[in-house]
Amino acid sequence: MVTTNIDPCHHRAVLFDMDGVITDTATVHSAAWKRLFDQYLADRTRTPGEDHRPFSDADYTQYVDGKPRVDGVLDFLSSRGITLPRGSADDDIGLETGHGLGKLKDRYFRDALASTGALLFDDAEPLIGSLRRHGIRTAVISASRNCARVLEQAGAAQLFDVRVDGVLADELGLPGKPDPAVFLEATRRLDTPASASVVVEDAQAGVQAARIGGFGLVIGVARTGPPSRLLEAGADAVVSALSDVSVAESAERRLSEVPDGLDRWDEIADRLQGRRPVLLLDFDGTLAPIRDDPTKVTMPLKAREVLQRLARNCPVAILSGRDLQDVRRRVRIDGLWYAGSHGFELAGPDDAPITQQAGDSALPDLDDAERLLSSELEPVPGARVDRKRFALAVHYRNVRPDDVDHVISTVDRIGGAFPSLRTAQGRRVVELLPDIDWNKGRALRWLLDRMGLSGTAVVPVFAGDDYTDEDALREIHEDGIGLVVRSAEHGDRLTWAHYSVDNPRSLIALLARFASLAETA
Ligand SMILES: O=P(O)(O)OC[C@H]1O[C@H](O[C@H]2O[C@H](CO)[C@@H](O)[C@H](O)[C@H]2O)[C@H](O)[C@@H](O)[C@@H]1O
Repeated sequence: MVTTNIDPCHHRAVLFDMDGVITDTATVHSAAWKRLFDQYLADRTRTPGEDHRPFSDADYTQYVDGKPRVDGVLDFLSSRGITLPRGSADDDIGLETGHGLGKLKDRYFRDALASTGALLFDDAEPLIGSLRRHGIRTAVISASRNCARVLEQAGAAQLFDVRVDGVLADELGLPGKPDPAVFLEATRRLDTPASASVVVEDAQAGVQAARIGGFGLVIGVARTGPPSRLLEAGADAVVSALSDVSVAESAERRLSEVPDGLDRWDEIADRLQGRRPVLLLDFDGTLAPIRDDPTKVTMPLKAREVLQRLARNCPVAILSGRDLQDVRRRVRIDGLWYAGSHGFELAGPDDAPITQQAGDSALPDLDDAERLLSSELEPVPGARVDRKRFALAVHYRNVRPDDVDHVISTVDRIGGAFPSLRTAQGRRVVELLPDIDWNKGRALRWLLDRMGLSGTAVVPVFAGDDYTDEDALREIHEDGIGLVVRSAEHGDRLTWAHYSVDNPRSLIALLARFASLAETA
């Protein structure tokens, strides 16, 4: 059995295809298509080059499933050597056009629905309920113009924050799947980028659309039949039922629920008793306050003093999203370990770079993506493309609010075209990174091993402020102390941190207590 996890730490919205995923209506559609095409092909005069064999399950999957009705008519008939005009929405029912035959299929579908009713799959409501309890928003997507009617009949209309169906797609002129437009419209309405959203789909065209759209996780649902057709279309995982999809049980809390580290210093000191802290610290938003221009950021004097004190008594590493050289230049303290590009580039205190080879294969794609993004975003005032060795950041802090969606979806689209890259969200920044299982959490553990500091005699202490820091906070959740610098930029989001502080200045005050403790140990 394949199971897969939706992680509230990374996924903020889930988009469900309707027919065959949440409602047991794919078979009703399939039967209506079969009735239409079998009758049409049997009545049509035989002409050389045309194939009049009955409509099969494979035809449904390959030519019709997930597509807008008229596209389904034309694509299937074209596969049989028959070309019909598209026609128009005014065409009479049954006329030999895409619209005319589409209307007939719809009549068959509605007749069948009226007699069978629409049923919600048993496994749909438990998953959707669990997602909503974890604060994950939900959308239902369907090429069907009958979507609202089906949801109503199935008693499922209230389960979704957003609905993008065939009626809305026509109104907005959105192309059907495999174009990602309907999915991207849903993310726009949910106010969540594609990279932080999950698509759950049973149609090949839908899986392809989600892949092209740069979605963070694409889950295929193959309730019957082999998973291979959805894996080949680009699904990350294929399950046979929604009960095989779980929402990661986590020890996370909302930022507002995490106790203040300065208030709970005694508790922190107790956790350290007799053990040596290893400080692993993020840079922007953590040691240095956020500024509009990333090139103007400097580390406050107080932070420098505290880091120097710490470095005299315990190991200290800086783990930053910045380019390795860039962050070293801004920190400039000897004896520290450094990780740049979110952990893809590492350097020890002796200056020797210890690059993670894993990211190397993505370098040509990062170069191409950089060229494309620089030229596409050049006309957007305030958009800044920042190339690091192993990452490409697009900053939108200074972009007009009306242009922000455009910037994010451009990065999602261009990133989605490179299989070796993935997108990651940060504070008013969206980044492309090598799509391998490596992040600040993995880099943190790797550094500890490299420093020879694993085991119970040391306590890893990590501090960060952003989504990418959550990988490190999660990594040390069991054996370390996680500190988060609160910010309102992502609302009252979930975090793996044990303690929080108000801002970088409060963090420095807390780090000074670590330094004092280390000096007296
Ligand atoms: O992991 P970090 O050290 O926190 O690096 C994450 C990103 O930080 C920088 O961007 C952030 O700070 C900028 C300056 O304050 C701010 O303008 C921007 O909006 C923030 O996202 C840095 O420029 C990026 O390269 C890092 O990936």
